[in-house]
Amino acid sequence: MARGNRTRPSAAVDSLTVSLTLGIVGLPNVGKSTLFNALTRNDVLAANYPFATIEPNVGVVPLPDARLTKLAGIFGSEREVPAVVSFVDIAGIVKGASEGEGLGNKFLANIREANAICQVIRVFDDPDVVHVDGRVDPSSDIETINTELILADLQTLEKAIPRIEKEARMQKDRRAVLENAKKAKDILDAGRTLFAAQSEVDGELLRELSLLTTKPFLYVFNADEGVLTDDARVKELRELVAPADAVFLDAKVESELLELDEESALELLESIGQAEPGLHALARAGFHTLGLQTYLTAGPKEARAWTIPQGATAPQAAGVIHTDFEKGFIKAEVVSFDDLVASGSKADAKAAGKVRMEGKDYVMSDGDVVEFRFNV
Ligand SMILES: Nc1ncnc2c1ncn2[C@@H]1O[C@H](COP(=O)(O)OP(=O)(O)OP(=O)(O)O)[C@@H](O)[C@H]1O
Ligand SMILES: [Mg+2]
Repeated sequence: MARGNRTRPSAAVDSLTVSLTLGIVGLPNVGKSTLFNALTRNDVLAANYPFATIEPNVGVVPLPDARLTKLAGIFGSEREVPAVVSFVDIAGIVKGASEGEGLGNKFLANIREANAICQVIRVFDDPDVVHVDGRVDPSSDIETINTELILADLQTLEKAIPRIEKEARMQKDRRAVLENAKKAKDILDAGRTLFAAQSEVDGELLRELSLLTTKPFLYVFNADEGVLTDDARVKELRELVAPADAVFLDAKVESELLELDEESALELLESIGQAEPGLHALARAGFHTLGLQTYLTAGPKEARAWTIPQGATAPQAAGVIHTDFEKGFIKAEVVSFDDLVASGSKADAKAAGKVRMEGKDYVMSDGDVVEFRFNV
């Protein structure tokens, strides 16, 4: 695995428009800012007292992708441009946040803007770091956060339902919205998140309410060596949050890695039972949780990964490069990354019949290496 995020993202990365964001949430003092600092190497205030974070901060992190190095080799590309994932560091949440406790309202507004929720859970053991509830208990911490988000959504629905009821009397098309809003309320009343119950409600119809618990969840267990080397414990925590993605890392070690050269960094990781930086796993999981995938382009200038939603068609994928590519789309010349590497060059892949011409209905696969044909 290329250690892509050991160098500062290039100017090209900074100029990319990043539209989807994961909001980092968790109880106070669980290591959110420590993790965020490691992600961005920004000097966001990380301090051992609750509510060190007041303003949310966005960090843009490259998605490690070893395929780019291979492509750059095949095409003689001058540089590699990875896809990126963005994270926002949000202030800590406590019991009662939905009623405006702590920094409750600000917190909820910030989560509302995120596309997915990345919950940091403390499983490291350090008597010097205060736990707001007095003990390390992951399932109770998850419960606390879920409860606050559920209560916030219930408040939203209790305000909205009477209004939608009125509208539904006049407008037929509002009835389905009303029905879904009521169903959502029942699910939340039963203590479940709308994401967990996504097959039971129509998310499209609820979109206008910007409910928090409809967002996908990703869990980061901020652990120490004792946990990271304990396979049974890791498995148990993974099962606790399944089917959501779980990432295990030591946020404090992750921030220390940034000061080390590659060899020492890998040694330090191995000593705590990790095969790669936790941030790499986190970037991948974040990307997956947001429902994103990449396709690849390569030429003498750059080998590049482009971000698209899973299920995007070829013209939509072309539109990520330039809107003209989508408007004037003719076809896409596609070869899978594996076929290209096995052939050794684009010309050899073509000769072997591995390069396909795809039309406007083609649904992109992760790792497609593409050249678009278009009219302007
Ligand atoms: N894996 C870890 N092992 C030991 N200590 C850690 C670990 N991760 C973070 N810490 C320590 O925990 C303390 C709290 O971390 P941090 O400030 O990042 O928390 P936070 O979740 O951002 O808190 P707040 O909600 O107040 O913003 C810091 O002293 C940090 O060094
Ligand atoms: Mg913080």
